[in-house]
Amino acid sequence: MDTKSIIAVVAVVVLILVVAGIWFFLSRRRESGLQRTQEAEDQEGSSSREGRGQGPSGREPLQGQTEGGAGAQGPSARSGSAGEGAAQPARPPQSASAVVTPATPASRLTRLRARLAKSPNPFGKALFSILTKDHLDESDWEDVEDTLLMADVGAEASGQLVDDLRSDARVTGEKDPAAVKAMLREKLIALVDPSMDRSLAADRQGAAKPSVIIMVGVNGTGKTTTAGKLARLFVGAGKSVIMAAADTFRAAAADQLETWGSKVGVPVVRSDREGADPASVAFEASRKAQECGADILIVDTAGRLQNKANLMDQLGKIRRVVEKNLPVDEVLLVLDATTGQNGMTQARVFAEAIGITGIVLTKLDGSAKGGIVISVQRELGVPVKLVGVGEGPDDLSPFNPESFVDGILGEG
Ligand SMILES: Nc1nc2c(ncn2[C@@H]2O[C@H](COP(=O)(O)OP(=O)(O)OP(=O)(O)O)[C@@H](O)[C@H]2O)c(=O)[nH]1
Repeated sequence: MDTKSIIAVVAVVVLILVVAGIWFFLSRRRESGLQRTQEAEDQEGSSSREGRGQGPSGREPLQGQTEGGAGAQGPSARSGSAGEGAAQPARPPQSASAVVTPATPASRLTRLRARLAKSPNPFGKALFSILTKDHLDESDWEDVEDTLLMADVGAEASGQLVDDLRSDARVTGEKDPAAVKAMLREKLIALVDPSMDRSLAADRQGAAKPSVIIMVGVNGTGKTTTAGKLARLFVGAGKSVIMAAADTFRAAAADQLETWGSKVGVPVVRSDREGADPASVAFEASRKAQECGADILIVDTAGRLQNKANLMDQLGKIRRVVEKNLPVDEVLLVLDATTGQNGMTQARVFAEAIGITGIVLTKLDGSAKGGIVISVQRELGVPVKLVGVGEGPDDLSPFNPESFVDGILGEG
């Protein structure tokens, strides 16, 4: 090959290399651009989901969200594993700026009425439509009683209300729907019993500090969710709160509580060991709460135990060890309103096991069985203090008989 041919071949090879180099460079740039766009979209998606107020939902951990708030005043030290109990103190919330201001009690009551009015077939509405008929015959009265029983008002209270209605001239005489509604409202409020003290011990004047609340109830009723929502209520009222993950039966339960803690800006004492002694976590938390002068300690417990004796032992032990440091002034039984009479059986077991001072009725948003408020209070002699009306952080409302009855009569 002569020199000219060699130069031509070399030139072609160099040209090919240059073109390939440019092509490679451009394609890398396009790829990294696409990746950045995807990341930006992901980030935007997750912050807009948060912006729409989707709270921690059940078992979905919301890792990596911005967190923090009032609880940052509380304990933040993290000690090592504590021997048998292996309680891992308080993972502190991260930043104080991201916790959204919680809804006020008044707006929670408005939400309660609206949610109840929108729930499927509130029994108050059904009663009203029967009672405003022109002539009520025996089958209508049977319908009234069936409506009450299906709403879990309970046999005794249903019988009493039917007798009452049958002797009320506003129902049996000339009918004015407004008068019938007013009468129904009045009788339902009386059944719900407005005279019961529904305040939380922690909110009363001269409350112990730290004030201890133990959450009990069967698994899945909403204990952990309610603990988080309740912490948020207290934080909104300017109180410092600590939570204890004494549900060590399921490792994810502690993660779930920690997620709530981050969301509402409250530190959580937990153990990283599944099956650790829950009483030891509760003890460690009560010591921490005392040490740092927190206003309130909320202890979340397990509801899934092999048998009743086991449950009694565990709850009794949690209570006893906490009481070595602090008096327990509130035990809240969390009941799922959609479980009806099963819920009542559970309620009796827990009342016997640990003694309860109040009831939190959850999932009232998805239930036509609001009558359980009446039957559970009669059965246990303790008031419904709070109700859950959704999965969001502000979907917990103080229980108010008037708002409840207005909700089930459809006045949202
Ligand atoms: N619709 C509705 N859902 C709720 C309410 N309260 C709790 N939930 C949901 O109920 C499910 C169970 O709640 P958890 O808080 O995990 O129940 P738990 O009693 O702690 O359950 P364990 O940890 O298994 O003992 C979750 O998906 C919650 O979001 C409520 O008031 N309304």
